[in-house]
Amino acid sequence: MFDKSTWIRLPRNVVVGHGALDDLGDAVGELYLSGTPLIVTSPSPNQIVGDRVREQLSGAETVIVAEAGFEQVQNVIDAAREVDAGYLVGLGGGKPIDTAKMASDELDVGFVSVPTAASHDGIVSGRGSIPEGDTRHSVAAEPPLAVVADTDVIADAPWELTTAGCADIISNYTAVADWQLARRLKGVEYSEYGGALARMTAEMLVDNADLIRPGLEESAWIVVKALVSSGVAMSIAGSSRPASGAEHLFSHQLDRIAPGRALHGHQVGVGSIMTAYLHDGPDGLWQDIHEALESLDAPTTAADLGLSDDELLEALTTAHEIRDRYTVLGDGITEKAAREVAETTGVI
Ligand SMILES: NC(=O)C1=CN([C@@H]2O[C@H](COP(=O)(O)OP(=O)(O)OC[C@H]3O[C@@H](n4cnc5c(N)ncnc54)[C@H](OP(=O)(O)O)[C@@H]3O)[C@@H](O)[C@H]2O)C=CC1
Ligand SMILES: O=C(CO)COP(=O)(O)O
Ligand SMILES: [Zn+2]
Repeated sequence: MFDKSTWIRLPRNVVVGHGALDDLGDAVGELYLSGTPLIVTSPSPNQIVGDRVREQLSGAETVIVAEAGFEQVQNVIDAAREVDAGYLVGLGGGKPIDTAKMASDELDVGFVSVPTAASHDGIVSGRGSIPEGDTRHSVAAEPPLAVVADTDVIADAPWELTTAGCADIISNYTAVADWQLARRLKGVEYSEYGGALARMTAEMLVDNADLIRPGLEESAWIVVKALVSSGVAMSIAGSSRPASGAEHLFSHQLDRIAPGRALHGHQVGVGSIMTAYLHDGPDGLWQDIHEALESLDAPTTAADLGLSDDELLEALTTAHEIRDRYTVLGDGITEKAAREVAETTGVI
């Protein structure tokens, strides 16, 4: 008997473009949400566009989150209960957006995603990525009912946030390679559509890399569309597998070893150079990934990430411990192997 089933949850309204923030009220109005909106944001986005968002959502309350973590999710849940929030609006980068989508899931209320930076591909996904002690969970969370991404605001954000988003997408190459490896070696469930979409998104971004330049609103447009597409791939797969492999384990480990040193996207980009080498050897994809990151002015070395060689090697040799996700790192690589890959690819 055929007994497979799937449940793909996608946003109803995705509004991307110049001045899109002014359409937030309409985009939310179409969702027939009721009750007090609670804006979950971090200091910079709140300062830059908080008032514009509050003007669009009458009676909105605001809660500021500075860090990612279960404690912060609980704080938002408490704040939402206090004001009897009808729905949550994640405003900012990956941290407030993840926090809001996880709190919404727990509260069973709607979630709206308003990215102010093209820095990560969680703006559309129904996944939350959250550290806890020695591990980092990738958990099912409330996918956004609407995404409103103002390319004018995003183009105005510091350029490195956009290059971080580009690197997060480029890392799909190695994430998909890891996923396919896990299918072959461990029988992990694989989605052809999810894998193909994630890979195609990375290819399209690399093909358009010449158009991605500081200060160009068109760059924000290209990158946001790719981030949306990558998030949809995660929703199709029902996991972060299409966009998160060993390069993400490496980045999550860095967040523990050297917190706050570099942006998530930049860390996964450097991780992707090295894990591509581990997949294919010296003549493979790693050089294309390196070239693409370099052409975007994204970090390609430990020093670019503000890391010592030892910190980088520690993260690479222990990344497999972060979670039970089979990747090219297997049950761990030796320090000798890690040094060889890092030196050959010019990362250290
Ligand atoms: N759920 C998923 O599928 C995914 C989740 N993630 C998660 O997202 C997080 C990474 O996202 P990232 O966006 O880098 O993290 P942050 O939310 O910390 O944002 C990065 C920085 O950008 C600043 N910022 C945001 N918007 C603007 C703006 N318009 N102008 C100036 N500064 C701005 C923030 O400032 P300030 O702190 O001062 O407010 C912060 O310092 C990680 O926790 C990662 O695991 C990443 C990819 C996918
Ligand atoms: O960052 C991600 C995709 O870019 C997802 O990370 P997790 O695998 O930790 O959920
Ligand atoms: Zn990522």
